[in-house]
Amino acid sequence: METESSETRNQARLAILELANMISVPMSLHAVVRLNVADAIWQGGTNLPLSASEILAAVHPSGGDPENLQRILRMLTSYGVFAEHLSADATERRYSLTEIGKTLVTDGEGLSYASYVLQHHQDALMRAWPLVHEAVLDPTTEPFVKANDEPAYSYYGKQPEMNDLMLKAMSGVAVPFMKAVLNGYDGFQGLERLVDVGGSAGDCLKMILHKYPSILQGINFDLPEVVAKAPKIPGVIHVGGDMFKSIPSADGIFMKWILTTWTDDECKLIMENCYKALPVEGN
Ligand SMILES: C[S@@+](CC[C@H](N)C(=O)[O-])C[C@H]1O[C@@H](n2cnc3c(N)ncnc32)[C@H](O)[C@@H]1O
Repeated sequence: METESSETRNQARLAILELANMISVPMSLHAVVRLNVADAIWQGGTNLPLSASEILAAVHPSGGDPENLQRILRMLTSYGVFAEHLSADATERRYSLTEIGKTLVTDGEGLSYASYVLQHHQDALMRAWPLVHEAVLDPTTEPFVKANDEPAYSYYGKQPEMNDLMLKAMSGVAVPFMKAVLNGYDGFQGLERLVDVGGSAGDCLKMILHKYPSILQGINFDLPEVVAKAPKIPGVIHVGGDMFKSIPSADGIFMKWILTTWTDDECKLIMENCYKALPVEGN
């Protein structure tokens, strides 16, 4: 039996304190995204270590509190987002971006992982998180609905700002992800008509068609309010609809980051609609 003062118990107490305060990590990340710190440090690729005062002067020339910014930067340094550079006399701290921090830098197409961070901390979701325990006690209404009176996607659809943020968040993470998929997967060969179910802005199809010009038509299928905002992409048509009702027919179906959101029964319904959309024997 372990004693109260054993090292294991002490480590456990420290661990539970860290878990209890874990919200400070994503909220600090949210803060640096709101302040656009990554672009200020990156400065077109220099990534020169800057002090909190220098970063503040770049992101908010009218002033602010560099000490508070430094606290946030130090917190995120301990989670690998920034690298801290201490002056020789240990009086000044400067910060550059690590590989993790660089994911927040806006690229030539205006994309980064920053929108994903913001999307995950939007007010509507933040209202739902404290209700997660109720999903156990009363699973008939999900926490998001309890907090916001309607399901997430219909809520986003009615809020143009949230809809735009969702599109941008998905584009920011989908493009680098798809590059890796396309480097290692060749299952799109031989297809002529490919539908992307829940394809958001159509980035994935755009990249697939670029690598496989033999695909004659890409169908970007998503909710009507989402495809209404999707940009024109050569070879791709945007189709609005509901995957729980039907999915446009094609000889290949692609789905990324869709099934993770739904219950097993809902996933079954989506998969049944996929099956009906394919030219398989018996259809
Ligand atoms: C997590 S995002 C994934 C976006 C994209 N596949 C990607 O990986 O970047 C989920 C997508 O599913 C779409 N979606 C949600 N409900 C849908 C429905 N009932 N029918 C069609 N699309 C839906 C959302 O609008 C959103 O674009």
